Amino acid sequence: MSISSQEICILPNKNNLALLQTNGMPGNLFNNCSNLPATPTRLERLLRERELRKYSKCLNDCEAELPSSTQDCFSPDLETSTCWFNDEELLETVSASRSLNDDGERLDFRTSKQRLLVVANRLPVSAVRHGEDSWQLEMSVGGLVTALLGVKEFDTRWIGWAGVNVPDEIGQKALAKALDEKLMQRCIPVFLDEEVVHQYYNGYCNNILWPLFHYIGLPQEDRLATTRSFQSQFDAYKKANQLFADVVNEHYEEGDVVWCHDYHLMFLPKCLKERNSKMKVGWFLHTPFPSSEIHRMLPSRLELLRSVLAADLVGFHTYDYARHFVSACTRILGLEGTPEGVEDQGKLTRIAAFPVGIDSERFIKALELPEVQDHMKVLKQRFAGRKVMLGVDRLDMIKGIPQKILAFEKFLEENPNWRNKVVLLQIAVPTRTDVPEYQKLTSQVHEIVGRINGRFGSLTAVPIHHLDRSLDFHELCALYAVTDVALVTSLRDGMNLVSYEYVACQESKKGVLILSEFAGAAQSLGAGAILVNPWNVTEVASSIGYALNMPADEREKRHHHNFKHVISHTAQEWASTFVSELNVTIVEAQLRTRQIPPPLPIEVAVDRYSCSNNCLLILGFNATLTEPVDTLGRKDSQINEWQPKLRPDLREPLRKLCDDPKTTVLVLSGSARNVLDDNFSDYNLWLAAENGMFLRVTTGDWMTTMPENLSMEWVDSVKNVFEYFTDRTPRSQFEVRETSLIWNYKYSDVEFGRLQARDLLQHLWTGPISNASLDVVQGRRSVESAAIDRILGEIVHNKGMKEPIDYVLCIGHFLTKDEDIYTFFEPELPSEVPASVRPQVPTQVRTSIVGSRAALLMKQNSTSAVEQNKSYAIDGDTLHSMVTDRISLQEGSSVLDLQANDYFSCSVARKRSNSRYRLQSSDEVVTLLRELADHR
Ligand SMILES: O=P(O)(O)OC[C@H]1O[C@H](O[C@H]2O[C@H](CO)[C@@H](O)[C@H](O)[C@H]2O)[C@H](O)[C@@H](O)[C@@H]1O
Ligand SMILES: O=c1ccn([C@@H]2O[C@H](COP(=O)(O)OP(=O)(O)O)[C@@H](O)[C@H]2O)c(=O)[nH]1
Repeated sequence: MSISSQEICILPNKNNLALLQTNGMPGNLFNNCSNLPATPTRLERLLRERELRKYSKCLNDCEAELPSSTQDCFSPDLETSTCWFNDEELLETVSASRSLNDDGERLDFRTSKQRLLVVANRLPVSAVRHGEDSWQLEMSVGGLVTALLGVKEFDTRWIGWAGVNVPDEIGQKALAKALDEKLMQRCIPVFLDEEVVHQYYNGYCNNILWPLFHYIGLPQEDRLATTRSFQSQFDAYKKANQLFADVVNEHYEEGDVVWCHDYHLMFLPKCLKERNSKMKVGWFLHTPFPSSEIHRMLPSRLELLRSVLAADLVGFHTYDYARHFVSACTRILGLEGTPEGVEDQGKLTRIAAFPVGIDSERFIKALELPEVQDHMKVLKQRFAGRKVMLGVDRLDMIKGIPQKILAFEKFLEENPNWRNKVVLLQIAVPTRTDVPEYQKLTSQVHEIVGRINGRFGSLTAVPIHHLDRSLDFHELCALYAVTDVALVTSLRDGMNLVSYEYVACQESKKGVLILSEFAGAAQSLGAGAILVNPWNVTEVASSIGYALNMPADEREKRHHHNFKHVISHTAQEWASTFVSELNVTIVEAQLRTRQIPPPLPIEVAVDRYSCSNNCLLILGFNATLTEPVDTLGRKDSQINEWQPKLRPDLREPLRKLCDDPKTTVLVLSGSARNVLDDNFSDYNLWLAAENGMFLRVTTGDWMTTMPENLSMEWVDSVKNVFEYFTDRTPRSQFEVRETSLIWNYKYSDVEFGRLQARDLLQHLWTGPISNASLDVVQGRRSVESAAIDRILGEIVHNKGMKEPIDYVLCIGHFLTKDEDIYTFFEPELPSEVPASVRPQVPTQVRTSIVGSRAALLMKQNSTSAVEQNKSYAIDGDTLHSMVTDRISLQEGSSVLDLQANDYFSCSVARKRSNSRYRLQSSDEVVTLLRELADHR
């Protein structure tokens, strides 16, 4: 069994080499690496991007001061609006200097405004039909629209549903035309028929995903009906996503960035990438992403996660949501979560937090407008002598409107002196009115408001003013500006832009924001707001009292803190950060792609094999000669007692190859001796078990390659520690091998397992193994070149080889750390070999077989105990001569006579590798070995 990433293996340091894992990929040395200049880190790229953005903004600001036609001409009044976005000719100048990446390639972003296709369920306008071919367009309400309307740096097209069923062609054409004319081709409609909308939008999106993502759970009232409708709703969801994808494909131009939004379109990245894998695709979630324990409940949990992972970059409002998503991918899909994102078979999906903001300037400027001033005047008169508290929410159960009103009731109950002196103005915008849950909520809220107004109202005044409608932008700004306290009590909320808007409009009044700790905004505005748990009605009630009585200097300080945040973290900044990061992610993915070795040219490999006289075939075992391991359908919690077995279809070709007198076959594996015995005893070949610790030709006995003086004194104390941790880490396992101890936490809780592993290591380093010459290998190890040196010597000696080896094929699913097996035989090492991939030359093992140079190394190694634990690297020029020098044939000539075109190193089922070539899976290994066998 080879060692997976959830194992810790401790073994003696038999070669006095430090075998700690390297960080990251050294690159595909022989195919690509020598061409790559040193590339900047992701942080360097992003910092540079940020600088350039600041510079561009500065130029824009200068431009804005000029009376220019290029100024932002967005207006929410659709009758007068012409376009939303600045013409940024100036950016072209900037971009000329910035459009080259560090490889000298031209990056296409910002040479002019980058084209951005925003794909969201909803267009920023909803359409209302007035006859066969006449449409009226109204602004859509909601944070997503607000945020995206603030995005101005790109040449943006918005693709979405217009919120209406348009079954006829005349109507569709007329609507497309109206959008086209009014919105300068910026809005492209997706037409969804009524049934799809019902099943996809009302059903799957708003009755399943929305409540689940907000921790409300799945519908429960009628379980049978729910189960029955679930599948049809999910099918409609996929169908709707495909319809969005079709429209994107129709309008996509090479180089465009496609930015998919929200839970409605979780399937979209997959649909887009399937059609065009080069498309730059980002996906952003506007809602919370719940704990993986919640996401696990969703019957379609796997498919949705996988589809989102097809994107290049996945964004969330907060680090918590991003963390939950990564943990869902690790726990539910069994993938590897790294600080960069989620990795699946070498493909990395970047995951990061991008907190949204608002177009703060638009709000601040609006306060000066006469219409807004008029509204403010009216409101001030209307509520003179009373403090006004404000709530602005879509009438959604996640907004905690009943909780808010009940808290206000409690406040009035407990503070009779405030009755008639304070009023709560609640704007409750009707939303998703076709979903029964929302209809129920409306009646519930009306009932509570009625009861409280009845209880505390008088003939002339009521404590709660509840409006079941939306306000226009000017009315809203006026309300934000004149009110004393804003009350946001969301039970869960992706971000909550109302809180940002309130702060933006309060520069003169410095009102207090009471904000739910369950809104994403609490992470950014928490410092200035009064944070509350909306479920704790008593706490909210007392916070209302605190806010109403807050002294002016405290209000000022709190407001100042938040205002600074709101004006500096804008929607523009949010979008450009996301798109920059997406661009950088793509560049990095391209660099990674260059590290993918090309497919093995099987014909050539077979051809050279048939011409050779003394061939060495080195074959890995796991995932090379065995069936591929299916990680996709694997249930994480189920321990699969998987014993590696040689593929039945390999038996015949392997036998033929083993029986060929001109071929030596070596199976090199991390598995224990008994596993290799079980599989290969019947073949005439060489077996190297436990990463080369044990060696045997199947006609002979096992021998050890361990140095004789190897100390195993450490075993008992380490065993003790391993047992202790096994007892305390559910589902971890402990295996004692002959030369190593392995603690496997693959089936334990991912995070707990990692924490325990860290603790365990810390304990070992400071205690039982602090003075021992041991290798601790965490997660990576199967084969090492140190052993191959010795093994090769043994084979040459045992076979009494007379002719040098003139053909080597080395294939395996070796892990990064162990890939120096490929470089060991490499006849053509480039001169600039990165240190991380240089072969590490063993020492003691060579004493019997090496020549003078190795003896020198031996001397170096034995100078001190510290030195003994170091790695020795040799430059590329000397390496090959060393390999050939150090093991000699009986006549004294070199054991290897290997021309570059007779050496085939090949990784199996790995995306990135140092091997010269790659095979996709063990299926291709079967094809290769069959071909080789047939050519002898
Ligand atoms: O389009 P609707 O079904 O009427 O719903 C309106 C929007 O509601 C949600 O908004 C979220 O996005 C905001 C901005 O990122 C965020 O501040 C808020 O917390 C979220 O609830 C929904 O995610 C959007 O898709 C809807 O358009
Ligand atoms: O009458 C209204 C009430 C609200 N909004 C807007 O709706 C958005 C609500 O966004 P938020 O992030 O607070 O919550 P969401 O509704 O997206 O869940 C804000 O931009 C408000 O300005 C509006 O335009 N008119």
